[in-house]
Amino acid sequence: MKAITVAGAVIRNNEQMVLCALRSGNMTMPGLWEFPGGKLEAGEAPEETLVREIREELGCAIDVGELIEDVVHDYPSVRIRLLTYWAIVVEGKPCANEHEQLLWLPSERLHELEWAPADLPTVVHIQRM
Ligand SMILES: Nc1nc2c([nH]c(=O)n2[C@H]2C[C@H](O)[C@@H](COP(=O)(O)OP(=O)(O)OP(=O)(O)O)O2)c(=O)[nH]1
Repeated sequence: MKAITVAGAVIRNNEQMVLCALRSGNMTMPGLWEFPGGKLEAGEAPEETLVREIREELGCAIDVGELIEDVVHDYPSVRIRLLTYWAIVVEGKPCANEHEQLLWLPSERLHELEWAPADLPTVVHIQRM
């Protein structure tokens, strides 16, 4: 099976709300919520991937903090290793340039959304904090 490594940013604001992003119709897995981010390019550290992808997808600058979860999940045709990291916005305001929708949600309400399956360990981790 094809295997890819993906980084996802759990962006938190001052009110302890987390930025959730809805995958759009021209992405794979449309209609599922995710942490914005994307695939690591060759030679890239996950933190660098996140700064690059968030600038492209959301049009803002972030600082990346600690690793939250390192999860391997098998989808029908691809094995994904998803690394999630805490992040904060340091410049600009997140805009849905590629996503269907963005939503700031209090961390204890994350379970109300339908997440990409690989994200569930991160969602559980955040909700237990
Ligand atoms: N960015 C991101 N991708 C995730 C998460 N959870 C999860 O299963 N994925 C999957 C969806 C995609 O198959 C892959 C990430 O690819 P990507 O976001 O770079 O997407 P892409 O535009 O390059 O590729 P694609 O949508 O055409 O698959 O990881 C998540 O929280 N964030």
